Amino acid sequence: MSSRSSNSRIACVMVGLPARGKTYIAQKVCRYLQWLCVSTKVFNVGNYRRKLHGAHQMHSFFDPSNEAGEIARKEAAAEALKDMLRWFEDENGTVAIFDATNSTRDRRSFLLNHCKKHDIQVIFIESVCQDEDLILQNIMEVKLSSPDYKDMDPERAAEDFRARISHYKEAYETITESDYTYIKLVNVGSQVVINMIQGYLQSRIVYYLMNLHILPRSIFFSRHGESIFNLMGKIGGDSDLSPRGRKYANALPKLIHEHLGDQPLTVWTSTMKRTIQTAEQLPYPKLQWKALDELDAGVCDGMTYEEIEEKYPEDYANRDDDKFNYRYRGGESYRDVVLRLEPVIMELERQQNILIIGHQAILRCIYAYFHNNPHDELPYIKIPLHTIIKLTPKAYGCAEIKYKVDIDAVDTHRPKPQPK
Ligand SMILES: O=c1[nH]cnc2c1c(-c1ccc(Cl)cc1)cn2-c1ccccc1
Ligand SMILES: O=P(O)(O)OC[C@H]1O[C@](O)(CO)[C@@H](O)[C@@H]1O
Repeated sequence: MSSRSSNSRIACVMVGLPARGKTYIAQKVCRYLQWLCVSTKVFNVGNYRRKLHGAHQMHSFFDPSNEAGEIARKEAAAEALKDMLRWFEDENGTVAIFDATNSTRDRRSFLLNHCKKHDIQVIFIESVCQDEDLILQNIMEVKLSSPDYKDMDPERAAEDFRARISHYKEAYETITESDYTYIKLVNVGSQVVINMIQGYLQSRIVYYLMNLHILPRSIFFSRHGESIFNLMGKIGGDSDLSPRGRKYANALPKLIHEHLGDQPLTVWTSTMKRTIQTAEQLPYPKLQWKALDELDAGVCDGMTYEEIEEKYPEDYANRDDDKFNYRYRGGESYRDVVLRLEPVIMELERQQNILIIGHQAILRCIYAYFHNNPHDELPYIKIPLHTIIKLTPKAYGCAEIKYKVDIDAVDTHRPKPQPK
């Protein structure tokens, strides 16, 4: 996905009452696009309001008849808009996400015209939700832990937040502007209305949103068991498991069952022997993905790092200068791997409990999608052998458990060399 296709700049303008998941959507789209090397940034007007006028504003601050509140809120939005335009210019940004309620036609028309003047495409993303339980879940999970309600009695805080919502409800106008580019997500995308979507990037954002769900689920990662090539310090190849690697494969079913109980699970492997052998005894449906095969080391496949340093000294040195973009001769870079993993990430968002038996470079890339690791750190993330990582997506992040299995294995991690 080229980061600046035909020099287009896009503002995703969120629309929706409070507690409809606008920030959740904004942060996920931002994380997805950043992972795909598209420069993206969220501008959350609530944060600007807190910065300018403090947190702990009670619901009256949001009452449309409250003059001072209206002025203060308009000021915060103007500040956020100014920073957004400056970011496009100074940071060469591609996709900005303007996270606010933007709940009236006037507001949306003002934003659209303002962006048009600066040659910025606008796609409105509206979240409509009639599911009271989901709204309450949002309030309990997110709003009560927000700075606005810090140290407040949860009951009173929830009551105040509902009063805040009702102030917005009075003036709320759902998107019906037929000449606007928008996607309307009703009840977490159980119904989706799209209108005048333009271009590649907008289509990818729409497709991503249509694949999201918020059902509870866990994602497990493990590398294959130790392989013969790991023991020999050789990279790539398609070798079998070592005796210790087979021991790990034997231990895996019990370990996974301990975490998962009788919940359903699907196991994804690459098409390489070491991951297939590791998954063999797992009593779950399995799927092999070519896209999950290890980073292709090209001419260096099957070599040790010492042999590479011997035979291709300049390549060896260059790789650590910019490990994310370095591409092996006749092989791949981490950037190449991220782009070929996009369909795996898309399917991962659609699924529920999944265990991926993967490879070191592959799991670094997938891990970085969930934890939003910067690209320069990504190729050095520690994903040791004989370790199970369990990720459970939460409102705005991921809970993680790392479980080191007591079966020895070589350490294949190579830290970034200290600058000389
Ligand atoms: O439509 C909602 N209504 C109330 N809450 C919501 C949503 C969504 C949501 C909406 C659209 C899509 Cl494509 C995905 C998620 C997420 N959330 C959320 C719930 C709890 C915590 C953080 C966020
Ligand atoms: O990018 P790094 O640190 O060389 O790690 C990727 C390497 O890890 C391995 O999976 C195991 O060493 C190799 O097959 C692969 O080339």
